[in-house]
Amino acid sequence: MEDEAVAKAAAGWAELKYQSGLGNHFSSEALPGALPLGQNSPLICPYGLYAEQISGTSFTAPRRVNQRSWLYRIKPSVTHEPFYPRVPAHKYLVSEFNQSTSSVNPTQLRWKPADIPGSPTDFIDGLYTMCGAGSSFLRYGYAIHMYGANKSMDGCAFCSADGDFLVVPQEGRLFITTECGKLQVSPGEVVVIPQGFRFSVDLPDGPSRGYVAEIFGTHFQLPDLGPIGANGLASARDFLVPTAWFNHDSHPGYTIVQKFGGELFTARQDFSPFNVVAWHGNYVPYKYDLSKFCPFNTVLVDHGDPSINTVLTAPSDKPGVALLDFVIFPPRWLVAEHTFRPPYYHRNCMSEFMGLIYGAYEAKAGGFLPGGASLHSCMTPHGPDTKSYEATIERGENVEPHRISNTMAFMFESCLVPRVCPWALESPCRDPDYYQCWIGLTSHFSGNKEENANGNGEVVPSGESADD
Ligand SMILES: O=C(O)Cc1cc(O)ccc1O
Ligand SMILES: [Fe+2]
Repeated sequence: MEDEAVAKAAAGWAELKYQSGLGNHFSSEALPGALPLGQNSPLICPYGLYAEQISGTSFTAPRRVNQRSWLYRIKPSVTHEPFYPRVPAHKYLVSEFNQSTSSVNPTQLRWKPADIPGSPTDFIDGLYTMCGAGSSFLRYGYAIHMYGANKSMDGCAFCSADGDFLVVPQEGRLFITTECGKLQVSPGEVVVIPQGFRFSVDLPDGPSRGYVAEIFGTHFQLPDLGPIGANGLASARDFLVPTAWFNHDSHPGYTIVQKFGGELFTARQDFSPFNVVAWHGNYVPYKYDLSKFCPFNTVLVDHGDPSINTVLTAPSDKPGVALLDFVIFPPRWLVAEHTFRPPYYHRNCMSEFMGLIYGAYEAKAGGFLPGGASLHSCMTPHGPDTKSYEATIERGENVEPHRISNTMAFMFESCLVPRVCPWALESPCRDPDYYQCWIGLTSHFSGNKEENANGNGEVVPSGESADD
């Protein structure tokens, strides 16, 4: 993109201020005194604003999980023409996973990064569902989408009535205007836009690509830390929430695009929905910089389970079982002794969708690229590819502490078994040879317990490396 165009797109975005925290009650006003004091719904609000509540939980949800915010706006959201199905319909969004929308597949699946579309495509048109489980109608489940876009949304705002969007940009910044204010999100950061919030995505860098986990019927929270103690992993104060920002201009023909049951509906109105002058509450969009994550790890032997790197979790009704965990594999030191340090081979009763934001992933020497994806469903075996395995064995026993650097992979892990959308299975980006990355793993078995074969197939006495 031209420098001038970048500057224009970035205009008004330079000096963003954020509030900090996760789960707090925030308040923000763009004009002094715009927030009513002592009550939520005065007969006449300051500045003649309308009071409007947005709830993220049932009114009667227990207080510790109850989420809602009060928005004080120039005109209420209801001031719009009827919703009609959007024309043309969006063909690649799913919010109910059943035999008519998707299929199950126990094969290890992997996709190369998709090209960003050549024709003008905004964030809404660029979204496509890869897989998911459950149903937005039954308020239980999730959808995993990816997006590729090259154009800012213009004169329209998007909103999902189905679920919360956790957006993981992989390429290109997202300048997101929400009803609570603006958020600037770079690759390496993630943003959560809760169910129902209207937002508009500007692309200051042009091409943009990334991943979205949408969760139905629940919200993300920080994981419990158990024996880790009171500190570590993602810290509440590193989550950033916008400050109130509003647009007062009338806008002939502003379009609200609402995702509802996986279908898109549009409604016209004569003003921007970003007309909230002040707000308060705990139901808010927020962003988080993954480089702030404080990883914990094994310091003597063995490879810890990836749950140690959970950034956010969306709980199911069963304690300790996630509807969807967002887990990262950030730069960190590996120090374990006489240990196979990369991820172990495994079959998991949970299902794992992975993406790569930058760098290389520790379990894959090739084929898993930034912007690509993989899916290992419930009980589908997977683990390091042959090259990674052999390189690790070849390094042998006496390895120094090693820093994994310049990498950020992530996983959406769920207790619900994903069904895969047909276009994801048929995509030209799908790597039909993925299974080959493990086929070269050879037997190192020796009938003699005192002898082990090393990565070169040479037989060496147990406890020694081939170099000794
Ligand atoms: O499969 C994967 O690569 C993700 C993963 C990483 C890890 O360190 C341990 C288990 C696991 O599923
Ligand atoms: Fe795994």
